[in-house]
Amino acid sequence: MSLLRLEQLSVGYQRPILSNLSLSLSAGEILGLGGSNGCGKSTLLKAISGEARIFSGTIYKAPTLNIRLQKQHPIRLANFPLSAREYLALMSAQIAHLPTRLAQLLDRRLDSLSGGQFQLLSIWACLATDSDVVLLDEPTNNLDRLGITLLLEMLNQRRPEQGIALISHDHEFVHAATTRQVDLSPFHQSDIEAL
Ligand SMILES: Nc1ncnc2c1ncn2[C@@H]1O[C@H](COP(=O)(O)OP(=O)(O)OP(=O)(O)O)[C@@H](O)[C@H]1O
Repeated sequence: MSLLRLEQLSVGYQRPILSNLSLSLSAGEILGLGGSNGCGKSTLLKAISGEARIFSGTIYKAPTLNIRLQKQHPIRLANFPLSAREYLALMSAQIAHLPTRLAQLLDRRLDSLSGGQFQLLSIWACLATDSDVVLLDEPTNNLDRLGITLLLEMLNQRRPEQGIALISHDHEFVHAATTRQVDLSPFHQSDIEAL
């Protein structure tokens, strides 16, 4: 079942960054979005989640579709007395099957976690919800090998109705994590800006 269908989509900011892109995301799949630096991978995720501009084309999705976006650099409030447990509750994420490595952190303050610990926790906060679509921008940021193994386990625990699209420059991870890959470089609007 297709959760999202993009048809002839052109997206960007003041001007289009990606043009004439058509693709779909189905339940159960993990789609890897690749392409050169600056070609518009993050912009596409932002457009799907409503943060970048759609110039033309259509995003077909159910009106009730629940989309979660994990940004490339998720914001974490410093000096704010919020525990990991409270953060997951605020994000409506369940803690029933939380991996042990994360369960140990539940009563720690969010601002005392390492970058990798916070990265895994915030990805869990996207996945372990009633979200239909999860968009992950560079989910391996800050993760060591053990962290990447845990991330792969978390992705494999996804609900069968969920569809995931992710961006990563870690080819080994992309190969292990995704069920399909799409190169966005050919849809970049200007060859001058892509590196
Ligand atoms: N908020 C913004 N306003 C205007 N232009 C932006 C904005 N954010 C990004 N851009 C530009 O859009 C282009 C695509 O950026 P984007 O972050 O989508 O690329 P990317 O493919 O994800 O790159 P990378 O692989 O380096 O993370 C770049 O030229 C970038 O400078």
